[in-house]
Amino acid sequence: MNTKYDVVIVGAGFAGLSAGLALKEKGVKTCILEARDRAGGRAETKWLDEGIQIDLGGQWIGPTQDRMYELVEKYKMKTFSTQLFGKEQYYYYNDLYDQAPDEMMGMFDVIDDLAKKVNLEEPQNSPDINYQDRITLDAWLSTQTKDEEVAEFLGRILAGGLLASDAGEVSLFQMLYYIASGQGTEILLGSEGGAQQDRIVGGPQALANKMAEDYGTELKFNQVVRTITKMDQLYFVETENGNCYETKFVLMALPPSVINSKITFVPELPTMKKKMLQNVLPGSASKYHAVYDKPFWREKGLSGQFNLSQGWIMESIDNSNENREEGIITFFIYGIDSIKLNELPEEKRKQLLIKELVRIYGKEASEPKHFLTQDWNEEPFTNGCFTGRFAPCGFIKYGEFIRKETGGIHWAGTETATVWNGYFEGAVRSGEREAEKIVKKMK
Ligand SMILES: Cc1cc2nc3c(=O)[nH]c(=O)nc-3n(C[C@H](O)[C@H](O)[C@H](O)COP(=O)(O)OP(=O)(O)OC[C@H]3O[C@@H](n4cnc5c(N)ncnc54)[C@H](O)[C@@H]3O)c2cc1C
Repeated sequence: MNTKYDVVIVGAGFAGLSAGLALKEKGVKTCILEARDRAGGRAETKWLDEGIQIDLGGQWIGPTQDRMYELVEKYKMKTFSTQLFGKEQYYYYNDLYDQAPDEMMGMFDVIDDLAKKVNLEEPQNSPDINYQDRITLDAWLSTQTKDEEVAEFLGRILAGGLLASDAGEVSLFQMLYYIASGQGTEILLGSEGGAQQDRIVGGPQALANKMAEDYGTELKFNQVVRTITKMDQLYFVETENGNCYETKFVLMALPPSVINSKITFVPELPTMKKKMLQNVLPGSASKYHAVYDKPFWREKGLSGQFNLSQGWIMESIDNSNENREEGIITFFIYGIDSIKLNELPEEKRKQLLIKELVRIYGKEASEPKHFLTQDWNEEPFTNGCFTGRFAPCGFIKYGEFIRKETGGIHWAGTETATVWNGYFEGAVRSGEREAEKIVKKMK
């Protein structure tokens, strides 16, 4: 077995695969070590017996996520639009509305204006970081409105819907950074013209499989990296099953919290890098899919898209496959609610959630023919989702260390992205960014 490389890449998610392909194109000798028996990481697609595509992890792509669309085209794959035909609805003040509260719409503008001042490349040098990274989103929202329900709802939509966290555990700055990186709240939260516009036929898992195939046999599965040791100018990457790979560079393409909790560095990483990794905490999202014989909500003129200010479910969407009779409602629970819910027995959890679906969609929602989820908190090689976010003050203290290499160790992964941070697009760009840096160093 060949065990000497120029670059060993850890992780075959979109970041690792993109890095591997970019380096291969430049003739650099690489391998990718992947802990799971599949590529794709946080992208995982399940097929139901009837041939229905269910994306358990990430699924949507949208305008300005150019590298993702280019990859879809490169591998001759196709996208289909999110299946939304009727009105979007909002549930607040214990009632249903066709739009968000007026006050909330005004607050989106305020937030977008603040986000425009964020320095994505050097967040620590953003003008108002000293205030914004010390105050939680929750506390800041309560300074902006007297209406507690509006503050809570907005916190759920932003901290929940975007970072799968509670508004009390993220700083205002973290929220603004994410919003700036994803081109503003309208694009981030939108379907048509926004981040939820398109899905990939076959799922992002199929795209990852094509990238893996293209990369070739140096992608090694079931290789759980445990230790990275530096000796002289070389690195030795050791796996749980006793393999050891020698390399000049290591490209880390996995979530910071997984690196922090599962991989040992010898000698230890410099303090600031180590602390930075300790301070990027994973979000918690539960993504559920309820499959029905038909999309009954469309007959009522509804799109199936709901945002709710109270209850377990924060948002739901028509996630039906294109050109199929079945209707699929996909819904999300975020932050502490996601963790608490996962503590309940499966049957109890299902009962609670179906009760909420009935409240939102009516009694037709009571008997889905499939009801499924995946607990990403319990996935040892992911540790939570959608992405990692800094604890308050994290950007002030460690912002400059996010992408900074440690000798020959380079850091990719969506959490390191400046554009579309937290998304597939950010992952791809991060892998290509670090590949380019390594190629420059090798010249
Ligand atoms: C439920 C959910 C919904 C989401 N929705 C969207 C969406 O609609 N659109 C979007 O753009 N993004 C979405 N995301 C986020 C998106 O999936 C991620 O941003 C992206 O997949 C991250 O890619 P990555 O390569 O940085 O990391 P990962 O995909 O996490 O890849 C890291 C890889 O490293 C491997 N690994 C971990 N530990 C080790 C180890 N010790 N040794 C070797 N290998 C290891 C893992 O198995 C994994 O394959 C969602 C994520 C989830 C979970």
